[in-house]
Amino acid sequence: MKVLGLTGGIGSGKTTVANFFRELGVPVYIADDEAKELMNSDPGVKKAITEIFGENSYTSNGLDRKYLADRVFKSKELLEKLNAIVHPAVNRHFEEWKSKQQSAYVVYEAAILFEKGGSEKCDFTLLITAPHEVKIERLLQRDNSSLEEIEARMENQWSDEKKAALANFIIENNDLSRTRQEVRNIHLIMLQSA
Ligand SMILES: CC(C)(COP(=O)(O)OP(=O)(O)OC[C@H]1O[C@@H](n2cnc3c(N)ncnc32)[C@H](O)[C@@H]1O)[C@@H](O)C(=O)NCCC(=O)NCCS
Ligand SMILES: Nc1ncnc2c1ncn2[C@@H]1O[C@H](COP(=O)(O)OP(=O)(O)OP(=O)(O)O)[C@@H](O)[C@H]1O
Repeated sequence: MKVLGLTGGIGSGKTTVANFFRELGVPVYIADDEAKELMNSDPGVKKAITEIFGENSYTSNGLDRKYLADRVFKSKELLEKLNAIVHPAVNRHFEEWKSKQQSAYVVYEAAILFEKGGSEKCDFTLLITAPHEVKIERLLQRDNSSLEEIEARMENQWSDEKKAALANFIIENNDLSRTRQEVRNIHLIMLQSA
């Protein structure tokens, strides 16, 4: 079974594109979401997070994402520590999930695919791009995040130019109907390659 890695900077439109693949019946694994699920459910992951980031990492409602985000996106060292706990757990979980799928290919969506070696598990990669100001505008509309918080995350991600040099496919996500059509074209290529 082939794996199509789907990535893009914060606010580029990855989740929107992932949903277009879902509409075509392709199984989609969203690494950001599964990571958060594992941070709430995997005892080894929870223990490691509490040891490094303290008891305040969890409230009675589970992982305190704001508390963790405030720490890791201001310190490369702490972000590396969190990545080192979470990424191996996500990799194991993805392999288990993939073995249960029945389709020509699956989509693996991750914000930091090239940065952290996630592209090694992919046969093809798709990069979603949008101009810097457009991404910021979309995020300010979607979230409660401040400009400062958004830029702190962007600083921990590679530029589109650096990622574009490595990607097999690139979608400039401006007009949504065009993006949907480009997803259909890539879907056909993936089916042919399977
Ligand atoms: C710090 C956490 C709890 C904050 O959660 P929150 O709900 O606010 O953000 P979410 O995970 O949905 O990510 C939103 C965006 O932030 C950026 N981002 C998230 N993790 C990272 C990271 N490790 N490096 C750079 N950017 C990141 C991405 O653009 C992502 O799309 C969370 O981001 C996290 O645990 N990150 C570290 C683990 C990780 O790498 N997860 C992602 C895939 S495995
Ligand atoms: N082509 C587009 N035109 C207008 N709005 C869009 C377009 N694509 C996505 N959006 C909107 O922009 C916002 C960001 O898109 P989306 O959530 O898909 O990005 P993302 O890359 O998954 O973000 P994150 O990195 O934060 O997870 C959403 O509110 C989405 O509805």
